[in-house]
Amino acid sequence: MTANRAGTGAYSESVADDSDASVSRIEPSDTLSTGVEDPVIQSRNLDVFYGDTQALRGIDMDIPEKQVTALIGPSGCGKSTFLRSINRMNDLIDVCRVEGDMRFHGKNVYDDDVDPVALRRKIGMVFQKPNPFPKSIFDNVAYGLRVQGKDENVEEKVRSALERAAILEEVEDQLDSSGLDLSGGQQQRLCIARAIATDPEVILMDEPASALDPVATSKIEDLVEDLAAEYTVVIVTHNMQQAARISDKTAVFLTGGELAEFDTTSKIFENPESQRVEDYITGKFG
Ligand SMILES: Nc1ncnc2c1ncn2[C@@H]1O[C@H](COP(=O)(O)OP(=O)(O)OP(=O)(O)O)[C@@H](O)[C@H]1O
Repeated sequence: MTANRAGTGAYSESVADDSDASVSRIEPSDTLSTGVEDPVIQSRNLDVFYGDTQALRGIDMDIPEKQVTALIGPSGCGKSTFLRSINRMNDLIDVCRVEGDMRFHGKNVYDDDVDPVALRRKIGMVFQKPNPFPKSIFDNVAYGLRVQGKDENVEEKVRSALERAAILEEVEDQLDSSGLDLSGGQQQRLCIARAIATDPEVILMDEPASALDPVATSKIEDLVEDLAAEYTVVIVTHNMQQAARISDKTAVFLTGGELAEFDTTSKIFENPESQRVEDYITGKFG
């Protein structure tokens, strides 16, 4: 099945509608023995190709609800590819092809009846480089609400999102100023506010702090930990200390696009099963 076909229909309507109880739930028997009891996202035998090059090989992973899952590994091992497969951002890359399952609440997001736009409302994304719209701070956050027709009590929703993204206090008096006038760290928290304003269930973050200074990075790290009280967070990071500080589960990908190990973060960093993971964690390669 290809990842780049245009999505049609609802994602599926059943999954996009919070109130619908008909969404197929994950059967306990279909969970992996990784201690994840209530997975929101499950990949099964997931292969991803760019043209003839295979970027991910047979990835099986269960991502737990309302925890932080970190994806780590050397450059080019497929971390971002995996992240983008979760909400079908890879569809935007013509040469990309996905095989296997990526399930959200038990439903394969690559099924024909899944609408990627609706999927991305449930599974939002924050990128490496802060990318606010050239609009006011207020409009950056209100934009998604208006597009989705959620325009009742917009002011309250915008303030609430800014507060949950730990930036309200800093921008309260300048909501009409351009989002582009903020510092890099503030812009990234604004982008996080924009991502959470429309109430996704899952937030994907692709190295959200790698372009920031240490103080701004520390604020983002605190925020990521706080967000996990309400959202399922999956974060790609190059920074192993960051993964160790903020995540509950860690997936270690290794060169060639394999998932070498997936476990609680303490187990991965203190007592990994495989020698290759230990070598990577201790800086012997990568
Ligand atoms: N748009 C693309 N077209 C072709 N190949 C790609 C594309 N994006 C990624 N790849 C290839 O897929 C493999 C995995 O890339 P990916 O960006 O997922 O790795 P990564 O672990 O996130 O790397 P990094 O840590 O350097 O960001 C690499 O070999 C990369 O060159």
